[in-house]
Amino acid sequence: MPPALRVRALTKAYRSGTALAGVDLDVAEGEVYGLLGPNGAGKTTLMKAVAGLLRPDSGTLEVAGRPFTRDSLRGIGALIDGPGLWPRLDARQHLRTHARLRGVDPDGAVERLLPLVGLDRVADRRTSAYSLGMRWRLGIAIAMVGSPRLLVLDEPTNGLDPIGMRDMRALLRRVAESGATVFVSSHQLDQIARTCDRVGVVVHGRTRYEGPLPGLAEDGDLEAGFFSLVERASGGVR
Ligand SMILES: Nc1ncnc2c1ncn2[C@@H]1O[C@H](COP(=O)(O)OP(=O)(O)OP(=O)(O)O)[C@@H](O)[C@H]1O
Repeated sequence: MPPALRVRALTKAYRSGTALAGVDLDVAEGEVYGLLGPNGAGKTTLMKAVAGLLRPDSGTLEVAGRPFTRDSLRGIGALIDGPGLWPRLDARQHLRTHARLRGVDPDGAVERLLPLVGLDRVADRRTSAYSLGMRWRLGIAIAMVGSPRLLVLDEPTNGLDPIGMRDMRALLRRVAESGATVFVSSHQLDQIARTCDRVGVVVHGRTRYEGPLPGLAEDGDLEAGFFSLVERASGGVR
């Protein structure tokens, strides 16, 4: 089976400098894949490219074995830069609106997604009254309206308290169990460690490690392994 996402030699430069300097990675079908890297490593840039929000300068993207085109986006759901919500609308109204925009049955989307993200009991509450964790979960439900095969999530545990993080981890596992592939970025190593099947570590726009998370450890210490990888890739300069 081809990988859900294959990235080869992807590059992107902004006026300010190089964000991606030749990223390679393979996200297997059905897994939760964690994208790790220090601030400025290029994680968001890579996720934006996969979500069709920016065009890379060179390199290739393949989705489920096919070269990336606008059509690939039908199979991709993304949540980048946090959930964009209407404060006066409730969760149900959000899902119905997004379903209509995507040409999906609104009732079916509400029925399928509210329980998945654990918002069924607060579905009629305006989102202005939601906690950050609830907002993120609604954002994920919106990203899943079109039943994507690949869900791309940029830092979905940012700002969450421990309970919010636990709920998010459980949600990502449920999404994977429902048959989708999850490509999630974080700089919180412990969150990734508890959630992901495999990881990719990007530093200065290049992949420095890809594989099961334990392989990153140094003498059994994940954090030490991660730090020394980042230091080696940065030539001691950060
Ligand atoms: N729109 C932009 N215009 C100019 N430079 C940008 C833009 N977006 C990102 N960059 C630069 O590209 C590099 C990679 O940024 P990116 O946001 O992709 O990294 P990141 O790994 O997601 O970082 P963080 O963990 O801090 O969110 C950084 O040096 C950043 O300053």
